[in-house]
Amino acid sequence: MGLIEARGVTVELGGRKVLWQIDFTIERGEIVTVVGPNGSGKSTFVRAMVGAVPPSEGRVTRSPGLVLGYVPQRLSLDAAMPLTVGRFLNLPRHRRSSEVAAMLDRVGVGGLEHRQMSALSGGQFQRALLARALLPRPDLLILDEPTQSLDQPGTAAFYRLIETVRQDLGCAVLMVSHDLHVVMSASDRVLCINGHICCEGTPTVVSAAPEYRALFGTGTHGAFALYQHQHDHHHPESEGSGADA
Ligand SMILES: Nc1ncnc2c1ncn2[C@@H]1O[C@H](COP(=O)(O)OP(=O)(O)OP(=O)(O)O)[C@@H](O)[C@H]1O
Repeated sequence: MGLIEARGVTVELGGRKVLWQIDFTIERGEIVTVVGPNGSGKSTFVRAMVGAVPPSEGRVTRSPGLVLGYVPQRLSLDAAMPLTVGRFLNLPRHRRSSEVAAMLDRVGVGGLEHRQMSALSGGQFQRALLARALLPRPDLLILDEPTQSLDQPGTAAFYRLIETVRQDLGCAVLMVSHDLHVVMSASDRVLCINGHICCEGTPTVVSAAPEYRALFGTGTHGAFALYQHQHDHHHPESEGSGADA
């Protein structure tokens, strides 16, 4: 079976149906991205899949012993509270310093163990969160809009890193994102949600789907094609073409 399988899931919050008739499976090693307008139920979907909110109808099955890693949207730390990156990665469980150092290296912030969390740049901070989520060697890494504080090149670099991590560690990735153009190309499968699953498939299929275009329009200026992961440099928007044309 998949890591998570949902059949006919409906979720009600505050007496209102927020999600209905959700069928979903994520397999080992897959990168699945959830897109959708504000308030469309993306976070609720992820919370239902990991068991943080119960369905009012239907059923979610998780494979036994599933290990999850979670990267939050943001984490506010009191700047007055001293907390080094090394200590942060040792919460809630002590880790060997060699293990911490290797994980920081892997996510591109090697050698920052002694730096204060409050002194990190936005991109470094997100990588520290990612390193912490990866330490338990999750089967499934969950990211809820992980690049909100990053600029566009920083966002593209972060998603490329996610692909590398997936290759190296073999974990599946389920993420919520608003960064449509950037993230779609880093995904194996995209789920477009607006209370229910409007459409799903490969990024190319979804970006061409009428349901997706009705929600997001067609005015992506070809940016969708610009961030294919094999690109190692930033293109000006005007070069865009391909899937969005
Ligand atoms: N605890 C709650 N009680 C009642 N309604 C809730 C609760 N949590 C969320 N909702 C509502 O459920 C709907 C879906 O919320 P959700 O946070 O899942 O959307 P989202 O797509 O992640 O939104 P955004 O893109 O703005 O983060 C919204 O209308 C929200 O107001």
